[in-house]
Amino acid sequence: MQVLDDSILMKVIKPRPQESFKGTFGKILLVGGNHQFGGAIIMATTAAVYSGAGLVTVATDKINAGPLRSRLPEAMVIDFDDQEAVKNMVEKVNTVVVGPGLGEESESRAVLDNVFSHTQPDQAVVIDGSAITMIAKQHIQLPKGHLIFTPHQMEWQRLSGIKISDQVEAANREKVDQLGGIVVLKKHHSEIYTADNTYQLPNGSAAQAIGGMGDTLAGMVGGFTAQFRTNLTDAVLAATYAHSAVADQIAEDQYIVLPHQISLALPRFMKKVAEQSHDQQIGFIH
Ligand SMILES: NC(=O)C1=CN([C@@H]2O[C@H](COP(=O)(O)OP(=O)(O)OC[C@H]3O[C@@H](n4cnc5c(N)ncnc54)[C@H](O)[C@@H]3O)[C@@H](O)[C@H]2O)[C@@H](O)CC1
Ligand SMILES: Nc1ncnc2c1ncn2[C@@H]1O[C@H](COP(=O)(O)OP(=O)(O)O)[C@@H](O)[C@H]1O
Ligand SMILES: [Mg+2]
Repeated sequence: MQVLDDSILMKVIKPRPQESFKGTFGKILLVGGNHQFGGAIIMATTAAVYSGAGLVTVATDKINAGPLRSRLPEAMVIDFDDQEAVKNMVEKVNTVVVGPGLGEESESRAVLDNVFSHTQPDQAVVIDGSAITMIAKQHIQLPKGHLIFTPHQMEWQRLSGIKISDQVEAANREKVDQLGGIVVLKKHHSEIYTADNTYQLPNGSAAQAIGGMGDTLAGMVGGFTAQFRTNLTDAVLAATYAHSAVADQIAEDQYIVLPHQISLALPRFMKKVAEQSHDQQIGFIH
């Protein structure tokens, strides 16, 4: 298992080209947030917007539309029960994130089925939270696309059949290879299983153990994959590393880190990384 370090950030986060517009930085659709878990999709969407995705759309329960628009006017909102609107948007974007706060009701299942039947082979599809649980419990076929699963240990137990106490690298690897795609197994020092390697986070802390922290990660993975499209695996690794690196900075003087604080800190964090990456490129040594 290879321990990640901050070189993954500089590899991925570069100064933005000036000859550009919002479309240059990717389109993303996030799907989730039922009547009970609106906060989850708001946090995921906040992370996608603040990590720099060019155009961000959310498909969610009608009840979340007002709160979402008033907290995050940058995001466009559609009703997740409007099958035609969701289909059209799924087909248009670089990345789909599905699952944060989606729930496991029949309505949630119908939304998931609609999304899964319209993803495209060249898209990144981030599968989180309730979407993972529904796939596991309701035996749903996986969609087309470059799949990125972001389970916590219990979601991974449901999906892989491996008990939390038995989730060692060799057992996990076998299941990841069967599944296809990237698996970010979230825990203290999360593990990232890619096609050819396994990585571990050296950073992150218990200050992050708070509801919404994983929803925020899903939004960041979405934002990074939509925007940094040269190498999908590196984009996932950089998002996961950055999520905990930002949390560690905030935790220097806070007992806990609120998920949305990570999102708010991202633009400054990414600016610093991009400057270092530029200095390194032109051979400037600090
Ligand atoms: N504000 C909101 O709207 C929130 C909504 N959420 C959404 O709620 C839905 C259900 O997700 P939950 O994860 O809460 O519920 P789950 O039932 O999927 O998982 C929680 C269960 O897993 C166990 N568990 C074991 N190891 C764990 C680990 N390493 N991390 C987390 N749990 C572990 C817990 O003890 C608990 O029994 C998801 O769609 C999620 O996105 C949550 O993100 C919490 C915040
Ligand atoms: N003790 C811990 N140390 C490091 N990271 C943690 C710790 N507890 C939780 N996290 C991180 O917080 C996130 C929790 O994800 P998840 O359980 O899906 O949250 P939610 O669904 O509530 O948003 C993961 O990224 C996980 O690695
Ligand atoms: Mg979660």
